[in-house]
Amino acid sequence: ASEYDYVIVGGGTAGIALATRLSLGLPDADILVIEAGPAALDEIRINAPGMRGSTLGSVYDWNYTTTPQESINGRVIDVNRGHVLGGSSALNYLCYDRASAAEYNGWGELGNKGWNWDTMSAAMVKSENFTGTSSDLHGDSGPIRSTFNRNVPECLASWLPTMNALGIDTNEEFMGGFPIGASIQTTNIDVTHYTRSYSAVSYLPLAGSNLEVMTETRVAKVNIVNLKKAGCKKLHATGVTLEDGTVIKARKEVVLTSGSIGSPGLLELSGVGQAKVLKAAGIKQLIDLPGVGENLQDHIRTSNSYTLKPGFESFDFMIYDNAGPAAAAEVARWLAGEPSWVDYTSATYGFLNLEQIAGKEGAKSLIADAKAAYGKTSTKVDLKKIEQLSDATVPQVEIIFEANYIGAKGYPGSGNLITLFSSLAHPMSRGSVHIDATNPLGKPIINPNYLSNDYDLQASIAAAKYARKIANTEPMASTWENEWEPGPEVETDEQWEEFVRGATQTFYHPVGTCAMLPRKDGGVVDSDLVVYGTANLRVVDSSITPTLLSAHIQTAVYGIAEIAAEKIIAKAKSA
Ligand SMILES: Cc1cc2nc3c(=O)[nH]c(=O)nc-3n(C[C@H](O)[C@H](O)[C@H](O)COP(=O)(O)OP(=O)(O)OC[C@H]3O[C@@H](n4cnc5c(N)ncnc54)[C@H](O)[C@@H]3O)c2cc1C
Repeated sequence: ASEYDYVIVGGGTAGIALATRLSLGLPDADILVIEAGPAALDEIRINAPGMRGSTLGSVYDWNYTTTPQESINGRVIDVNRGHVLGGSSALNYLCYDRASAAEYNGWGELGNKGWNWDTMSAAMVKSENFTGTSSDLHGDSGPIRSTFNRNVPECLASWLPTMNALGIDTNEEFMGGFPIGASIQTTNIDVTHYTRSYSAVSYLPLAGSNLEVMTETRVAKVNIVNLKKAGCKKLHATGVTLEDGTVIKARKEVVLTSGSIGSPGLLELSGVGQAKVLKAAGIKQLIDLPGVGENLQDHIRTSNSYTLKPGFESFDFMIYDNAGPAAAAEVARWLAGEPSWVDYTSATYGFLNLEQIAGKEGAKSLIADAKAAYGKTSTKVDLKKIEQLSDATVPQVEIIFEANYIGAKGYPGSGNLITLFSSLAHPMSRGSVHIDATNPLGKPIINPNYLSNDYDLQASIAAAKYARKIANTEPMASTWENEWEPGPEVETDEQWEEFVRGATQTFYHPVGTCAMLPRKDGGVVDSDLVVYGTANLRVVDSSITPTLLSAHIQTAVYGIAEIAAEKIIAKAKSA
């Protein structure tokens, strides 16, 4: 067919979740999902949790990069995004958690009616099916399977006692809106075969026959018309044009679910965005929306890593000798349904506020840095972030204790290493993503402005110093013999700064580029996720997030899709 009721552009995390719910809630509607990447349902590198990371740079990745980032020594950072049915939910690292209640409430406080912890937590619970025992807030009948990892390696056993020794309490109820503390967290593994649970395998099979999925098909633009003569004040999306020129019509709505990098570009290609960007690319502006592609926010991280003492084994052989016999034996075990290193995903986490990592005075000084950077000229988003820096319930630093080496320096070649990732939950830097005027359908220009203010730099340094403090605290201190990264020679403030500028990387969580905010505050969509100035074009994915959450973001993306589905179904039923 070339005509559907709903055309959904992007079969990723949100796109597949939304399409499945629409198919179930509107059984008489025809729904089409168009996905640029292939379906790869049998791909072991996607399905095997322990092979996460092995698909980065592959055909399943859009393989974008940032512009040279001035404040991190001009380095260019990879921007990995899923180019496969399931999108980034097929590529991600399977961390499955939620942010603090205050952060979701903050979305509502920014002018987004109906968006808060109550509505988002209900939506996230709706998408979850938890297996295990827990007093925490979990869903038990949603599509996305979650569980506690059955393989928490012995080399991570020191985590909770070490954090407790530092005065950080164990938190067993980190999903309920108060994640501060040290915890063993959940992962999106389906325990039936210990495989990745993601949108394409967990939502899509539930859909009815009224949902059609087109893969390996890229949308070039949304077709938008002016029906003023017919009495409509707002512009209408009539459908989409594919890269090969084929036109597909939408009777009711077009929904962009192409992610934080894809969706703003599609709006621009369709004539919706900043005058300057569109003019440079020779695209006629239909709606002036200066917020399109702006407000890009991302988590940043550095790594402290340590060589374990003899007797401890880490996951390194599965990454750095993945063609070797030991790794092959683990894969065989996993394929036979037995517990294996292939089950391992991140398990041990700390979510901390500024006082916990930097002390009272340190926290004050960091907040002063943030205010100095943005205090006078700041937007409402900046002000909300600054306000939450002082909220003790809102995590500002995440530490993940990993059973393997990951970092900037490179694996030393042999040995069993562990890593303490430290990540800033709310960097003050914001950047942009726009189409390239010289090649609008090519790779976008992505500039996150990493570390472009003193708060991001100083908070990253404080977090990395705190990670060293953790490593030097018992019982963890007795498990390792050598600090590999940053290395014991890094001691002075100048050396820490040099380390952080040289090591800062993304944590793969770009959001905010089609922000849900009032139009006057740079918003692109309203609280129904409808693009301003249009009657029937929505954006439903990570790009609508107004302020980056402290959690890994897939749970929120599923929640956004669930809320959007309810809104679209309600509108259709009331028509
Ligand atoms: C390497 C990596 C690790 C991560 N780790 C975690 C983690 O452990 N936990 C966590 O919670 N989050 C993690 N994330 C983040 C999380 O997975 C993503 O933020 C989330 O999945 C994004 O969902 P989305 O629906 O916005 O976009 P996506 O899932 O990326 O979906 C967008 C889809 O649109 C398609 N598309 C784009 N443009 C077009 C077009 N023009 N035509 C047709 N189709 C198009 C894309 O191919 C893609 O399938 C990670 C992300 C990455 C990349």
